[in-house]
Amino acid sequence: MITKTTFKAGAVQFDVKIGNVRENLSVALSHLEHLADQGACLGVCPEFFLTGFDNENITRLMPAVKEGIQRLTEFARNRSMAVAGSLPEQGNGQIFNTLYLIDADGEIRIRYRKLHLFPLTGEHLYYARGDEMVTADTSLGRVGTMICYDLRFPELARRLFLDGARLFVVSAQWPLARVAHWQALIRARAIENQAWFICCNRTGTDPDGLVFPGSSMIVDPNGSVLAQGDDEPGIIMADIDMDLVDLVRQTIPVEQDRRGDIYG
Ligand SMILES: O=C(O)CCC(=O)C(=O)O
Repeated sequence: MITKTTFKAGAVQFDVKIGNVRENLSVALSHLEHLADQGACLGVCPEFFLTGFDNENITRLMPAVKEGIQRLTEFARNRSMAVAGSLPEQGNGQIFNTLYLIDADGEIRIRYRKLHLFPLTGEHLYYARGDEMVTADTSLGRVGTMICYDLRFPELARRLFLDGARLFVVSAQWPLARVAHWQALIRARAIENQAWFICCNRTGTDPDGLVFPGSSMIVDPNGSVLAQGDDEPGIIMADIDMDLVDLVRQTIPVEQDRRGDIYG
């Protein structure tokens, strides 16, 4: 596998329609096509972007989700572009909230099951939580993954950093009410871990009246925001230079200076 050091990456934000896998897939693919036409090598989609949190019906939607993954895999291979985002995943008789990263050769390189389920929306009542952190080597370098509420746990991002993550992919349905937290947490995680963050959040309103701000973000290892979405469906994109990770880490040697002997 050839690893790129400079490439374009983006996020595709849209209003996820609850339970309508066919429509969500079609919208996601049209935005991903748009990104691919502009030369992107990575497109990140929101959390549960094919189903929404259709909790009561999620099991019934699983065959359509499986077909959706197949279509996304074909897309990734045909357009030589990695695609990521979270989807429901069935395993051991349970459903997980799983972030998939399908690499540009169509191989699924990451399946990360969300570690922290969000109690405020009752996520834990319907889904099982994962029990593994995930980093993986991809065509875009070593990637670490997080889903939505995970952003509030700096310990997770730090473990991914210590496991070599240089680019973080984050998929979310983060509500408007706490958009300031979303923006601050992403920048903080990028600064403290000196890594690229490509973060996608949905737009629109769900049937419970929760409003989502979009505001997908691409943040560099210095914490500079290179691209940020508004609250409309669409794409954001930025030029990624992975050498900036080394430069920032050499300038301020956080990994070397951290006191793991004191705080683990
Ligand atoms: O942490 C938050 O404020 C939002 C988290 C969330 O909505 C989720 O994880 O689904």
